[in-house]
Amino acid sequence: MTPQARVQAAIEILDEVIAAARRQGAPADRIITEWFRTRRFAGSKDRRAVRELVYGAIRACGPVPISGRAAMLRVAQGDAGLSALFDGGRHAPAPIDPLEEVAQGGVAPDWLAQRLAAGGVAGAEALALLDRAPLDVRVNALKADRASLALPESGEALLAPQGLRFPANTPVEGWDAYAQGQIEVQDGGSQLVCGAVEAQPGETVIDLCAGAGGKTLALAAAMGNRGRLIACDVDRARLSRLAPRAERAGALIAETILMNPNREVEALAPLMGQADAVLIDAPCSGTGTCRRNPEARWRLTEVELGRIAGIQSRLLDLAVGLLKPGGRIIFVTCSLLDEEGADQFAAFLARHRTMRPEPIDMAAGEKRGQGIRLSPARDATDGFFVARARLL
Ligand SMILES: C[S@@+](CC[C@H](N)C(=O)[O-])C[C@H]1O[C@@H](n2cnc3c(N)ncnc32)[C@H](O)[C@@H]1O
Repeated sequence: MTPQARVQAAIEILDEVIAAARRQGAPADRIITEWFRTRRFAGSKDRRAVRELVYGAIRACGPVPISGRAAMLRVAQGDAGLSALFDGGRHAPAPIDPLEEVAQGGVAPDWLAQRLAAGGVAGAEALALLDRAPLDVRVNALKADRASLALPESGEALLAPQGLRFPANTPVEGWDAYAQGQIEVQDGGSQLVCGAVEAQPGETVIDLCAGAGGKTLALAAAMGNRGRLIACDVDRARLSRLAPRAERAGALIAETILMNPNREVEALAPLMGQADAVLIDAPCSGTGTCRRNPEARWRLTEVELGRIAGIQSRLLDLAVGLLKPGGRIIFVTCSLLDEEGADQFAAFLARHRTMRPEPIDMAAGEKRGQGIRLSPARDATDGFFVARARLL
């Protein structure tokens, strides 16, 4: 593909990404993969270049752009080399009309940028949400140790005890250590919040929103494969991805429970009053993981945010019933919004006078309300809120 054709391809893909963001359709990653599946003429260099162009444009536009072309023009405004490719040639985008609309820049749609700013995420903190994330792995303590594991490349040791950082796109999933379950891909911040569970061998730990089990596997390692570890979710497809991962990681104690949304209590009934710890890695806006899914900020609406916050408070209330006396709840969101963090947790504590907040000993982050917030700018991790409370 010529450089011009790559820009035109990125514009077409962006049109699809924008349409999908408006109707809660497929994520950008899947749209890009699908686009190339039907265009076999594109080589790996083309794919990489087009991908860079698409993500560059997504990052550059705060609100949802009117079109892929308007989004690409936003990037071209500050890049003479890119604007020169709009030359109207074969497979190239049409020449730029000085009067045509250019998409608005910024960190997020205006309403969301304002909410973030109200929670102290502005300026450099907000811009860091749009950086490219590095690639972090967790050495699986069930099979290896960071200090002695030999890998094809030496990573940077993270604050998380088994964490290593590599440049984005390092092909770790092709490494023997990955195939053997000695390493897992997991953001350093995610590793730190797993540490806040302080899961111990022999305990009963419930991972209430386990998804594909990223945190479940870290908990199994912390528990040394001793005790009960129950991974729950309402999403069958995600939860079904846990079993093969657990097998590779040697996480023998992981059990799964698939729940019906709004009827979680039925599936969890046998576990009521049994748990030493319940991790709620709740569904959230994902504002803390914009580095990885920058178009997620185009999808979020105030109505959707309210709906998700409602699920979070329902899951917090539900988790109290699962605890044995002295048991703990660890509430986590990958969000930097207070309504999904400090304010959500404060409201929970106000509803449940039997739950006592307790400090978390964490190597990074900043106190926010009764919890800790990790941020891409300050901590070089994904953004997270984490808080812990114990049943009296
Ligand atoms: C942030 S993700 C979890 C990520 C996962 N813990 C990990 O570390 O990879 C939130 C999860 O909450 C799940 N979820 C949504 N509604 C839920 C509900 N009512 N009960 C339990 N899980 C729910 C979603 O399916 C999603 O997998």
